[in-house]
Amino acid sequence: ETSPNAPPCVKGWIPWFGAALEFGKAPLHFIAEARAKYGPVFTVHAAGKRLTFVTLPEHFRIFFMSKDVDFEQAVQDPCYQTASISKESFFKFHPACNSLIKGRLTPGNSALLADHLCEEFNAHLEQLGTKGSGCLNDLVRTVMYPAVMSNLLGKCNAPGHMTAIQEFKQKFAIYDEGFEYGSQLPDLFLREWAQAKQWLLSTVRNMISRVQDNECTDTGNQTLLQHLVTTITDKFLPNYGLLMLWASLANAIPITFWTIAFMMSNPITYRTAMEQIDAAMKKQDKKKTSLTLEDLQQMPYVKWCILEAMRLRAPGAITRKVVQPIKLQNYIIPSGDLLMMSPYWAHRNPEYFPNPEEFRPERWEQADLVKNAFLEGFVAFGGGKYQCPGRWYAIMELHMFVALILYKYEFTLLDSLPKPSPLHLVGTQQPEGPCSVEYRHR
Ligand code: HEM
Repeated sequence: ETSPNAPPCVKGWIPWFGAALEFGKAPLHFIAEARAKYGPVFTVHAAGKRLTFVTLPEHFRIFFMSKDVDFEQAVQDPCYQTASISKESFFKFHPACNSLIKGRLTPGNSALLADHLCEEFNAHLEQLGTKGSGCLNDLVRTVMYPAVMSNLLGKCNAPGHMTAIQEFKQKFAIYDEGFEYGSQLPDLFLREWAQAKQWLLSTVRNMISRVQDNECTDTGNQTLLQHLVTTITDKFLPNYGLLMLWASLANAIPITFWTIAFMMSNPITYRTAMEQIDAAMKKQDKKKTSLTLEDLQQMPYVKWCILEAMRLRAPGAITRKVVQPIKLQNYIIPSGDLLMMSPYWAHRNPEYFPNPEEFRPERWEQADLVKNAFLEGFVAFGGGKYQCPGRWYAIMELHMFVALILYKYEFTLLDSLPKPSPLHLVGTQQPEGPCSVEYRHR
């Protein structure tokens, strides 16, 4: 009983259940194929939900700005499925939680975190030794997880020694890998995932106890976690902490991997970046390197590389709930539909990004990054009121990390650049295959 004004409806594709693979269509590729077949607006009917995809740039404004679509209504159920936050608690505390993160991670406040983050990166990078080899993705995680956790949650809340780091990496990988399925299915179908989630929840619970018992007085400023503790006053505090932790690591760390992998597989890019890094750093010590925001300002090319990696590996899909019927082209999209848009595919529109598949950092020369403006058509952080509140921190963090690791270590790529995995729509892509590197202190 579809109405005559409804967009074309695609059936038989079940996203998030892996069943799409039986048709030889991974979810990420499915979007582009369905668009080619059904036009720029189409609805996927699956698992009792209606997902209406919008693919035209003129519809993105409606997606981000219209008062007839809602972010909280769209993500409430996934937050319940992935972090067990009750519906009532979610609508009560989400607004405050969003303003808190937005307020703590403005460009100015993110800058205050830079010195401490640089120390943490140094300390964890030195653990790699003077030379070695390994999987680049794993090296990045080993250094970044504990450093970023220390920076945002407090030093006492970051995994300290190698076995703790390994355990955290393993649990987080399982939780992250299953996040999309977990957001759709009850826990009992996903035992290993549910166990990783419980492990992470109890880890966050312990962190909160340490904060409440004032055991985290190492840094002068209040951490993001300390602010969260004073904001959420119900029993779901650890659950919000888990989601915040996931959001702060799940996208930024794969993008760091891709940035370095893209740079190393483009010799001219690598050389250009190294010249800029060496010029800015002069002859600073390579073991205890202090990299300031002023130094980073001397390395715009490195930032372009990061933004270009974000463009090419942007989240597969983001979502809003239609709360009042909206008109798109000649279609009426009924309330209750989940409206979906794909930053990953939006970034492959040649009208905004000529030769979209090419990694070309120079295209960012056009963007006024000093004024914190991105290129037109760039939506890796979403948009509107619920645009990623961590974006300024993310850019600072990645800029710092990439500049530092390349200044300290020389890398050789042992594998060719892996493809992005097309299996997930939530978040940025993981590499599909291995990517080993050799490194040595410069
Ligand atoms: C490359 C790195 C990152 C990317 C690509 C990214 C992307 C996104 C996107 C697309 C959204 C949804 C926006 C929308 O629907 O319009 C989002 C939300 C969010 N991001 Fe990020 N993000 C990144 C890093 C971070 C970091 C480092 C943090 C925290 C320190 C963070 C915290 C959050 C939070 C808390 C939300 C949910 C906001 C809410 O519930 O109101 N993100 N991010």
